[in-house]
Amino acid sequence: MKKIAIGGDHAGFDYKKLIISKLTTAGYEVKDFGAYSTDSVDYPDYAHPLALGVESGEFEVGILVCGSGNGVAITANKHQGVRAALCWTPEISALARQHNNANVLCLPARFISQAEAWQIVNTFLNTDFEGGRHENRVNKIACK
Ligand SMILES: O=C(CO)[C@H](O)[C@H](O)[C@H](O)COP(=O)(O)O
Repeated sequence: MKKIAIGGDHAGFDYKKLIISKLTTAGYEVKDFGAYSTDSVDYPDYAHPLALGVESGEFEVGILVCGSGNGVAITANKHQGVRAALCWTPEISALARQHNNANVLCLPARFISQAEAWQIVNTFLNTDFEGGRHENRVNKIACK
C-alpha cells in the first residue's frame, strides 16, 4: 500500500480533512503536513516540506490542496524528482499518471466539489504510468 503525504493551505483544509478520512478508511498510511485549520497561511510553508518528503523517497505519492491548486503545484515542482500535476477532473488525473508519471496531485478546492476531489484522488492512486513513448519524455523533464 502506498505511503501518502498530504498537505495544503487554509483554502484546502476542509477538502484535506475529507480526503484523509477516506484514505485512512481505505487502509492507506497518510501523513498530514498541515495546515491544521482554516486560518490564513502561506502555501509554500506546507508544500515545500511535503515535496521534500516525496523527493527523498519517503513518500511515493503526495496530495496538495489549495484554492486554485496552482500555488502548491508551482512550489512542489521546484523540487527535483517531483512531478506535481494540477488536476480538476478524473480524466486529467488519469492522464497525469498515465502520461506524466505525476507523483504529486494538486487539487483546486475552490473550483471542484468534495465528491469530485475524491474521484480525482481515487483515479490518481489507481492509475499506473504507461511508460513506452512517455518514459523518454518524462526522463527529459529534469534539469541536469
Ligand atoms: O496559491 C493559490 C493560488 O495560486 C491558492 O489558491 C491559495 O489558496 C490562495 O491564493 C489563497 O487565497 P486567500 O485569498 O489568501 O484565501
